[in-house]
Amino acid sequence: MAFFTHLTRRSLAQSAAMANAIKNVTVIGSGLMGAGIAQVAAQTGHSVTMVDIDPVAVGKAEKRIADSISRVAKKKFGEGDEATKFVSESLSRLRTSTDAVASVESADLVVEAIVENLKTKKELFSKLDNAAPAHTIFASNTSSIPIAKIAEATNRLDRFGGLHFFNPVPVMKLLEVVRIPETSSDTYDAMTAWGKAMGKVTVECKDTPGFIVNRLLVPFMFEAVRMVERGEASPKDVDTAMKLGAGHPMGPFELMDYVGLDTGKFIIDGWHKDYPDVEIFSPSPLLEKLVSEGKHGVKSGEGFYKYKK
Ligand SMILES: CCCCCCCC(=O)CC(=O)SCCNC(=O)CCNC(=O)[C@H](O)C(C)(C)COP(=O)(O)OP(=O)(O)OC[C@H]1O[C@@H](n2cnc3c(N)ncnc32)[C@H](O)[C@@H]1OP(=O)(O)O
Ligand SMILES: NC(=O)C1=CN([C@@H]2O[C@H](COP(=O)(O)OP(=O)(O)OC[C@H]3O[C@@H](n4cnc5c(N)ncnc54)[C@H](O)[C@@H]3O)[C@@H](O)[C@H]2O)C=CC1
Repeated sequence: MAFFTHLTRRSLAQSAAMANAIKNVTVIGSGLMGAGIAQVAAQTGHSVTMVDIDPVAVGKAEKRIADSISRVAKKKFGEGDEATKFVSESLSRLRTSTDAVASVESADLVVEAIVENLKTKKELFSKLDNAAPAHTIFASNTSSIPIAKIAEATNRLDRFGGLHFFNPVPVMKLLEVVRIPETSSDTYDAMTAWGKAMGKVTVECKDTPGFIVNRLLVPFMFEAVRMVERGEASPKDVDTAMKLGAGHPMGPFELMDYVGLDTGKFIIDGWHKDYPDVEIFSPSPLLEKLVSEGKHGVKSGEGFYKYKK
């Protein structure tokens, strides 16, 4: 018992030390996910640089963060000085940039949240590997691409892993921490401790397709799409049924619109390429049509449903 207590104390102390070790965080990609990750990191006392190749995306992200952080502050502190202080202090920890390479020079952790494309992610990490300090941990927020395939672009496999957040990041409590065989224990522990410092509940995942949540969620979403394609139900009725009959906060079509149909298509195209015999991953004419028309869901104003811009 004394031995166990000693071990627990030691591992708690180690976790705290590791969480403290990650102070400077660079988030690459300022879309739906990157903005949320950067926001929560700034809210929890980290010094954050949020990067995007597209300056327009950075501007939109700043606006989304300002709106979201106000909601968080109101929920935590109500109206008044404390809420104002929380918002201004959080925002003062957040910088933006369009230069990824320059932004990792003093990073302890880089979290990549750019478009769901293996080649683009590898090109990015290859450049960052030469620019970041030796101690910097690299992590990808990919929904569906094997972490090992992305990590191949670097010479720091022991300091590479997956940190898979959920949308909307300021609200969703889960963080999947993904290790590849080469991820060192120190790296894994530091990623987990950082996740907890971000206020998240962490689960340990192997580098298997879709980790835990998406392995179950993506087939569910695509079965809903097939159901509509077969003419068995309308998107609205499927959504109503899953909300009222299964207690889901959003139906699958609302959730796909929320996540982004372009991202959904990237995921399913990648899995179809890797698993051509799995029928549920074959291309969906309905999704193809919507994406080709620029209907990417809430973020573009229309997907399965229409949204006010
Ligand atoms: C095609 C294949 C694609 C596969 C894709 C895989 C993608 C991935 O890799 C993994 C993913 O992220 S999957 C998506 C996971 N997310 C979900 O399942 C969200 C489901 N929806 C919800 O939980 C609520 O509708 C939700 C929380 C969103 C909104 O809740 P409500 O409907 O009740 O709306 P509100 O009343 O506005 O909000 C409820 C509370 O949350 C606060 N809030 C909402 N959005 C916020 C935001 N962006 N920032 C800060 N706070 C926010 C809001 O203030 C409110 O708080 P209370 O006042 O305490 O209720
Ligand atoms: N949308 C969602 O619900 C979730 C998405 N993810 C994953 O997170 C990642 C990002 O997804 P979203 O934020 O939804 O995408 P998004 O489309 O909203 O944003 C992606 C951003 O990356 C930027 N970008 C593209 N290439 C870049 C590069 N080389 N350097 C810097 N910035 C670059 C784009 O300009 C864009 O602003 C993807 O890997 C996705 O699978 C993970 C969890 C949930």
